[in-house]
Amino acid sequence: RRYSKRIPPGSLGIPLIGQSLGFLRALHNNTAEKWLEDRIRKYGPVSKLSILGKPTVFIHGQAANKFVFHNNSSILANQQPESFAKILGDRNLMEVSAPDHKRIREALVSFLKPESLKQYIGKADEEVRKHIEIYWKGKQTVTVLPVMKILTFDIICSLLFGFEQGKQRDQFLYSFQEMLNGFWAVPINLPFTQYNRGLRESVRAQKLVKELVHEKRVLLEKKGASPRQDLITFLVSMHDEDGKPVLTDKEIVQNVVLSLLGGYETSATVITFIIRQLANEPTVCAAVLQEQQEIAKSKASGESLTWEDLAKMKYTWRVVMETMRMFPPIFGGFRKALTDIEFDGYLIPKGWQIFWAAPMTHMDSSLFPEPSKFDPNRFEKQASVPPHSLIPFGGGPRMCPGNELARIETLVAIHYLVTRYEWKLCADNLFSRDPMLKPTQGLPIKVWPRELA
Ligand code: HEM
Repeated sequence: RRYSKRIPPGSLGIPLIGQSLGFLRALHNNTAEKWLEDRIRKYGPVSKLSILGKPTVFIHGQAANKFVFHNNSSILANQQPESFAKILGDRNLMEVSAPDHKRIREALVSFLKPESLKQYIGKADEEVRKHIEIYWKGKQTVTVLPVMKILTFDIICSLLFGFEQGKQRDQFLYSFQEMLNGFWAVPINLPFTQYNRGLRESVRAQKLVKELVHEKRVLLEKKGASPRQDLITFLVSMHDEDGKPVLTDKEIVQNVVLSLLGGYETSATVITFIIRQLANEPTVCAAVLQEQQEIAKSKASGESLTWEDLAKMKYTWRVVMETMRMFPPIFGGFRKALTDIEFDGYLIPKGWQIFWAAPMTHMDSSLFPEPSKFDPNRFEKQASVPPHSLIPFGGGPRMCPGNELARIETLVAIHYLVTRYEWKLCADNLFSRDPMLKPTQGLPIKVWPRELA
């Protein structure tokens, strides 16, 4: 091959800073796709740059996604910003590699897989209804993103943590939010910095979860709880053939906190953007409403949604997929080359980062015709989704294990909102990435109860 063993073209920019600032600015201004397209025009499909202080190769397209998500874990490792391990700890799934990754992940997935999660739909249903009573009922305006974050926090606390509402949980929410702020802060650990506060609050948050783990263990031993009560109890109850716990307490604590981190803003963002799209697309909204009203009609008053009801929400699910195609909450991520690797005729040197970006295939017109058109029907035929092209949850052995929980939360929330309320946007329609996708003003809407025909 002509380019065999050549490092990709591009520039590593200013030492340490590299192109991080330009890229972060583009994310913030919602022009990151254009920023990457300009690179492709300048350097071709594979190029080098420097992000977060590390030499990086940017690759995109179906073959690139396959390469990133389905490669051997002895060649490609996951790569997070350094603050991730510092704040969350080094035993969380994002940090560990095989065989620990496989062991911890299998434990989480035995709880998060569809066959297991279907018994928790009633709990999610209860949380959504409680949420609507408090944050929607009688209101004329609602700012959607912040209230959806409360909803996804409550659902995860209930299903995964078994954490009852109260003072302890409020303290946990505060610590968790400071921890989140710490992730995105400049990682300088000096007193009074946001990063320092993030580190400090992470210790408090983990301490609270550790106490919860002890409480659950005591309850289990007294036979006062079923192992399936919540994810923590489930993980505490897991033992291998020799009777040894499958996960250490530290692994349980770090991975339930990671699950909250992975599922909190992401799912809230998806529900928020669906609400935005339903306001912008009256025909789509009418079709969702029709499907959801059919289901509502078959239920007695106060009866919870079931697994079978969710299976009937076929059109609504396409709306969710189309929303995640056009507005993936996570723009992209990184892997690290553990050895010299060749991709598309170029050398990716050992130790370099590899950067993948979801919109580069989501908005590719050869994969999704008229990519800027919001068209849920493109997913009517499953076969029409080209492989390795729709990656809001990533793919392969590190694909998001929370995707089924996200599906349940989203469908249940949309069911109750659309059948009970109508809304219109009351401020600009803009959004940005910081780096998580968000409407610039949190999406304030005017709401009123839906008059049923
Ligand atoms: C719509 C909502 C969600 C989106 C868009 C999303 C997206 C993602 C993405 C892109 C990854 C990284 C994949 C990679 O690097 O290859 C990921 C990983 C992960 N997500 Fe989600 N996620 C969502 C909801 C959730 C929920 C509800 C949970 C709670 C259980 C969760 C837990 C995780 C965990 C634990 C990982 C790490 C997996 C691993 O490294 O093996 N996510 N998610």
